[in-house]
Amino acid sequence: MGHSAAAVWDSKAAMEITKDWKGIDHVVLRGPQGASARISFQGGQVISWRNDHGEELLFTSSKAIFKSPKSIRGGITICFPEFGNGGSLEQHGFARNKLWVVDDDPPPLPSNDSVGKSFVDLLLKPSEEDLKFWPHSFELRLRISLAPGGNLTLISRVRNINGKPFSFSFAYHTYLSVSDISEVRIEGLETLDYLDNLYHKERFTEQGDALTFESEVDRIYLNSPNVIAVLDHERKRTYVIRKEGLPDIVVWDPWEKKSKSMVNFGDEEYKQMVCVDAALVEKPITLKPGEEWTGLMEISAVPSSFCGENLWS
Ligand SMILES: O=P(O)(O)OC[C@H]1O[C@@H](O)[C@H](O)[C@@H](O)[C@@H]1O
Repeated sequence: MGHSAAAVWDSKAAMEITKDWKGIDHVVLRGPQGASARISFQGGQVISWRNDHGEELLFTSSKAIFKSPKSIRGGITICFPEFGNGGSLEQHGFARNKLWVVDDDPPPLPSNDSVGKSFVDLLLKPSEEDLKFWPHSFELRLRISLAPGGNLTLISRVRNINGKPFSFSFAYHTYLSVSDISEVRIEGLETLDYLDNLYHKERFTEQGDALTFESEVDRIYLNSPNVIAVLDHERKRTYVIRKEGLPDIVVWDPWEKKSKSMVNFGDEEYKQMVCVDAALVEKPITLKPGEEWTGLMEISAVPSSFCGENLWS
């Protein structure tokens, strides 16, 4: 008697730890129909996410510099404990520049989120060096899971171990691969207030039906709905981003001039990507000793024709 591929597929076995060409460990997650995700221990960064057809869904720059301890330009980077460059630490915090480890025995998550998925748990704890710059006892846990249908979910948990209260910001800095930025529209941000990084964080209100791109965009949309959609007309693909515990959405495309100023980014690559980050930026969270915060982002990439009127219901 034969079994279908799905019936014999074992989600526990669909996780493999391997080394990249720099000798850094990374994890490969595989779905039953061919989808995959790669996560580097360097930064806990998702460096690839492919659908069942083997198409890459995340953008990585052809000029990305693979030199530890810096994150590479692309994929999904973890921004913690700061976002942006307004704080005392390096831009977007130190988590993305650190070496993470596998978390062998993570405390259970409240929901059964990962049942039937292939997943990995990573952990970041502060080093002596980190404590000099950010003197707070924290544990940052990250579960990354790939569902049988190819959806990618990232769940982060920050715990204050026993120190004084501390505050932090957080973002999943997500480089989506698109056919051409002029073909992209983002739905779900209309009528929201945003802080414009191009105007010293001045506050504006989104006026359009949807966000489209004709020049550089660098905005923090405040208190956004928990589901937004990024439509790529040419490729007929829609990314649906669902989030919990992360009130804001950061949208970034560097456009022509800024692209030319970045060494690890091609001059024309601003056309092939858009960053849409589920984030906690405007109102940092404060954790007292023993308290924990959870932030979730789930992305699916679906053929546009599948996204009907029911997306928001
Ligand atoms: O070059 P980095 O540090 O990865 O940051 C890229 C961009 O990240 C975005 O999310 C920020 O809003 C931009 O201001 C920033 O330029």
